[in-house]
Amino acid sequence: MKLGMEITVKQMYQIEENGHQMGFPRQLMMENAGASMVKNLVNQFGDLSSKKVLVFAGLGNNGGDALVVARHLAGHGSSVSVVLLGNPKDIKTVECRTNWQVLQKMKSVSIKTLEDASSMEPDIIIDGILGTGISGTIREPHASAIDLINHLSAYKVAVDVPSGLNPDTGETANKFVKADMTVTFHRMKRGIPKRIDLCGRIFVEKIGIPPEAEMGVL
Ligand SMILES: NC(=O)C1=CN([C@@H]2O[C@H](COP(=O)(O)OP(=O)(O)OC[C@H]3O[C@@H](n4cnc5c(N)ncnc54)[C@H](O)[C@@H]3O)[C@@H](O)[C@H]2O)[C@@H](O)CC1
Ligand SMILES: [K+]
Repeated sequence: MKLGMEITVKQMYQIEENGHQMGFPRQLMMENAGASMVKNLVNQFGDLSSKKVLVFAGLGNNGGDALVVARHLAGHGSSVSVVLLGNPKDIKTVECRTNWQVLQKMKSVSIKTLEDASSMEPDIIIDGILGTGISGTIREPHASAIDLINHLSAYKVAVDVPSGLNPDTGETANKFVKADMTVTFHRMKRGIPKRIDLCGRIFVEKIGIPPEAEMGVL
């Protein structure tokens, strides 16, 4: 067990796949990721029941994590709004879709358009737009969502990595989120410590992946 080692995105996907093959499903990795983020928010803010939270979710598993956070925050009594950055039918993964379907049944979480969000005044923003699956120039509506996050004054929390930051190199795309806190999962990705100016307070959270999933990878 190589403690404290920083890993690459490629290694993360290999570890994730090994864990999944061992029978620890991605869905549970996602649930643990979202729950660990909320634990850090409770540590940061104490009582979350008076907080207005605006969640931005992409259509991949970074977005899926953010949808888990939305559900948990509703349980804490926060006033939660979710902006999905695309049409639900275009959601890319079963893990993200599963969490979207649960939110559809929850009156305690309100679904907003990017338009609605531009006139909101949240206390906390969750950036679940892009994670390790980022590639190339940021397309719409993700680019406008990143601009809006940077424009709004709230406490900004990045899921796994600030959207627009390359987790391997620390390079930024044409648009990138400047976060106050970043909660990254399983292990530190190499590019994150290079940009603490964009990540803010960084927390690395284990999400239950068996250490044996790293064999042959690290
Ligand atoms: N690897 C792991 O073990 C785990 C990963 N999890 C989460 O999964 C994330 C990775 O999920 P994915 O692989 O689905 O990838 P992402 O969710 O990071 O991104 C993929 C989505 O972003 C879009 N996208 C990519 N580049 C874009 C661009 N330039 N402009 C606009 N859209 C763009 C893709 O079309 C796709 O919809 C991680 O960052 C983490 O948050 C967690 O669920 C926990 C487990
Ligand atoms: K993110």
